[in-house]
Amino acid sequence: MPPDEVLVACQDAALTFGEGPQAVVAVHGTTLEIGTDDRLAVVGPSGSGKSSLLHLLAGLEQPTSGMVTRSASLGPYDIGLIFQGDSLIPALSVVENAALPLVLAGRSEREARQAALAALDLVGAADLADRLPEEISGGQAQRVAAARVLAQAPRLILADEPTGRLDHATGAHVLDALLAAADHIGAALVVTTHDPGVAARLSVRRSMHDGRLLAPEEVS
Ligand SMILES: Nc1ncnc2c1ncn2[C@@H]1O[C@H](COP(=O)(O)OP(=O)(O)OP(=O)(O)O)[C@@H](O)[C@H]1O
Repeated sequence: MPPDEVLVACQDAALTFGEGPQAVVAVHGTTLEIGTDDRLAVVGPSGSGKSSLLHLLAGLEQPTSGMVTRSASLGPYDIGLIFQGDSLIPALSVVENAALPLVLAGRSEREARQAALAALDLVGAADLADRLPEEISGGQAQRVAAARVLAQAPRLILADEPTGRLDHATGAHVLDALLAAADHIGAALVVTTHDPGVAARLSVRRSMHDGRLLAPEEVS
């Protein structure tokens, strides 16, 4: 695999919700490539279109105009999504939560558990493996949500406000864990955030305002 393969490309991709006078342009025509080594922060205020852009990249939404293309080499489990306020299943332990997508994908429970434990270790949450979600903090829950995605060893991680509900120090720890884990498994990482301090930890930062993704140098 070439080191600089483009995993997802947007060509003038736009996303509009609704029609006529009620229409909301969540994303104006956006051209963007995400390569295998990319570490991109999309930073902007609430309602600026960050989640919508992430949904386009993930294929959860189809562009209303323009195109979003994904590399043919990307398999069904190669995109890992961490949603806003990602919630864990209360009745399952931390390790069972982290292993669940692999079990659902047909891996043996033993194999899934091993991968989940390795992923929890990557985000510094291995010691929480046997706790229930109600027995861990919000920051720890975000780490577990990250581990659940990392256990799949995706090639592209799309994280929507992974630090949104956390205080600054906890958010920084979660993000550091995510960056280290992305390095470890060799995944590209796109993070949306409203916090410029969080964005500053990623190598490329692009601002989003009113559905428009600004060029990297336009970050203030
Ligand atoms: N399913 C939907 N139907 C209609 N409008 C929507 C829908 N999803 C988003 N929007 C609108 O699109 C715009 C962009 O929303 P989006 O959620 O992408 O912003 P955001 O930057 O991620 O905000 P936040 O940080 O609050 O999550 C907003 O005006 C929002 O109200």
